Amino acid sequence: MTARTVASSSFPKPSMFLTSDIGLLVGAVALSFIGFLYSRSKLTVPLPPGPKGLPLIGALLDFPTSKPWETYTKWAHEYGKLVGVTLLGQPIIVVNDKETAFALLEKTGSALADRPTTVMLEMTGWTNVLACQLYGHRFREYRKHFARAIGSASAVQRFFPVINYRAAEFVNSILRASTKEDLENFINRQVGAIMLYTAYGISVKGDPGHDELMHIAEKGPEEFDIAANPGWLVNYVPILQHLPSWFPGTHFKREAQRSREIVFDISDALFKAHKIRAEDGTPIPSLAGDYMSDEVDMTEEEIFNLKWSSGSFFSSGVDTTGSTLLSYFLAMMLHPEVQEKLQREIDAVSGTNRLPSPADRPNMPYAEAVHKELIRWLTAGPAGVPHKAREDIPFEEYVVPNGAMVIANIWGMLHDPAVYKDPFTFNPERYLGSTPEPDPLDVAFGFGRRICPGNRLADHTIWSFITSVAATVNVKKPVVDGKVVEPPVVQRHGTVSRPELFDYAISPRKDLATLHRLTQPLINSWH
Ligand code: HEM
Repeated sequence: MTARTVASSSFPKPSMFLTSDIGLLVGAVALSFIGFLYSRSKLTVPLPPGPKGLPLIGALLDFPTSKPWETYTKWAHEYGKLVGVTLLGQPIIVVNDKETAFALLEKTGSALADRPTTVMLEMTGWTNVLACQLYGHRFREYRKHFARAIGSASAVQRFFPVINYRAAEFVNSILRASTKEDLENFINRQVGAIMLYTAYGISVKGDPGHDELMHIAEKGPEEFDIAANPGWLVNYVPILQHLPSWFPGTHFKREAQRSREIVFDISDALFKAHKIRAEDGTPIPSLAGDYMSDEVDMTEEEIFNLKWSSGSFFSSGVDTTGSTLLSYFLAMMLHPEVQEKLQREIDAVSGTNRLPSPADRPNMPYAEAVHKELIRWLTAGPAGVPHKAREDIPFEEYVVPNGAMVIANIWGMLHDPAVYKDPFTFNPERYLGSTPEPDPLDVAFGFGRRICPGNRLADHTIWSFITSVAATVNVKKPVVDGKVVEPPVVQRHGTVSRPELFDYAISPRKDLATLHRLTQPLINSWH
C-alpha cells in the first residue's frame, strides 16, 4: 500500500482548501456545482443505504476527516454490511464484512480493479507507482514484476538472508533508542533497507541512517504526503490545472512542479544505482535485478515500467510493515505474559545459542499467533486503499455505479465482536485451540486484483523481526520517578495507520555480550 494517504479516503472540509484566492474559490465552486448536477443526472440506480446528507454536497458534513474506519463501523451498525453515500456527486460504497468484500471485490474480477486518483497525484507523478496506477496494461506489467520478485514463497526465500541480517542489526540498534521517535526511525530504516535491496539490489551496509541512497528514498513519503493532501482545490475542479502559472491562486502548479522534479529524481537515482551494480558485474536478485540481462533489448516503455514498479516498494512497504512492528513493542509492554510465553517457545525451538531462523517457523505456533494478532490488533491498513468501479456492477438488490469508489473497512472486519471476542484486547490465544478465530491475514492485505503484492515479504519480515527481538531483548513499560508510565493505545490517522508514539524501556534479556554473540554471526555473514 502506498504510504500515508492514497487518493482521498478522508475528505476535505471547505476550510481545508489549499488556496487563498477567494475569486478562484467562488468560480471553482460554481464549476463543481455544474459538475455535480451533471453527475447526479447520471446516477439513476439505488445505492445501498447510508447517510443521506444534503442536496448538492451529499454526505460531506457526515464524512469523517479523521480515522474514517471508526465512522464506517458506526454506519455498519446503523445501515448494514454495505453502506452507500454520495459526496459532492461522487458515489462511495463502504464494505463492512469479509464475505461481502470477497463477493464484491474478488469475484467481480477487473470490474472493480481501478483506483480513484486525484489531479495533484497525477501532476506530481505519483500515479506512476503501483498503488495509484489506473487499471490497464501498465498496471498488469507492474503486477507481473512484483509477482516475479516477491509473489511466491520461493521468490521471497531469496531475501531471507537480507531480512535476517536486518533483524539482527535492528536488535543491536534498539538498545541505542532513547526517545519515542528513535524506535520508529530505527524500524523505518531497517525495513527501508530491505525495500531498497528487494526492489533494486541496493545493499545498505551497517546503520542505514548513514546511507546516502536511504536519505534519497526517505524523501518520497514526505512528498507523497503533500501530493495526497485532500485539500487541493484542483482535485475537485480539474479545469484549474489548465490555468497559466501566473494566474492568481495557482500556487498548486508551482508546488506540483517542484514535487514532481523531486519524485522523478528519487526514482532515477535509485534505478541508476541498480544499473551501476550491474555494470560492476555483481547482479543481485531484486525486482529490477531480475530483468538486468533483458534490459538492453527493452523498449522505453518497458524500462519505464521496471523503474516505477521497483519504485513502488519503498513507498508502499515501509510504513505498513513498520506500523505492525511498532505495535509489537506496545503489545509486549501491555502483555508481559505474552512476551514470556513467546520467549519460552523460542528458547525451546531455536535454543539459546542462535537467533530463530525460518526453518524453526513451523514449530512455533505461538509466534505465529502473535504475528496474526499484531496484524489484526492495530490494523496497519484500516480502510485499505479505495478501489474504483470500471462499469455498473449489479450486486444483490443494488448497483455499484461505474466510477463509484469502493472502500473495504478492514479495521471494522477485524474488530467485529461477532468474529473476534473482545476485539480490542491483544490476545494471541484466540488463534490457538480447537476453535480458532479467523486468520486476519485473509483480509488485512486487501482484496481482488489489487490485493497487496508485498504480503509475503511483509509476512517474513515481521516474523523474523519479532522473533529476533523476543529472543534477545525485553520490552517493558518505563518507570519514571518511581512510577510506571502507561503507554497510550491509540491509532494515528492515515491510510497507513501507526500506533501513537510511546515511551518504552528496552534491555538485553541476558547481557550485552550474549546479545552480540547471538546477532554477530548473521551480521558477519552479510556481504
Ligand atoms: C503489514 C504489512 C502490510 C499491510 C498490512 C499491507 C496492506 C495493504 C493493503 C490493505 C493494500 C490495499 C489492497 C487493496 O486495494 O485491496 C495494499 C496494497 C499494496 N501494497 Fe501492501 N501491505 C503491507 C506491506 C507491503 C509491502 C512490504 C509492500 C512492498 C513490497 C507492499 C506493497 C503494496 C503495493 C504496491 C500495493 C498496491 C497494489 C495495487 O494497487 O495493485 N505492501 N497493501
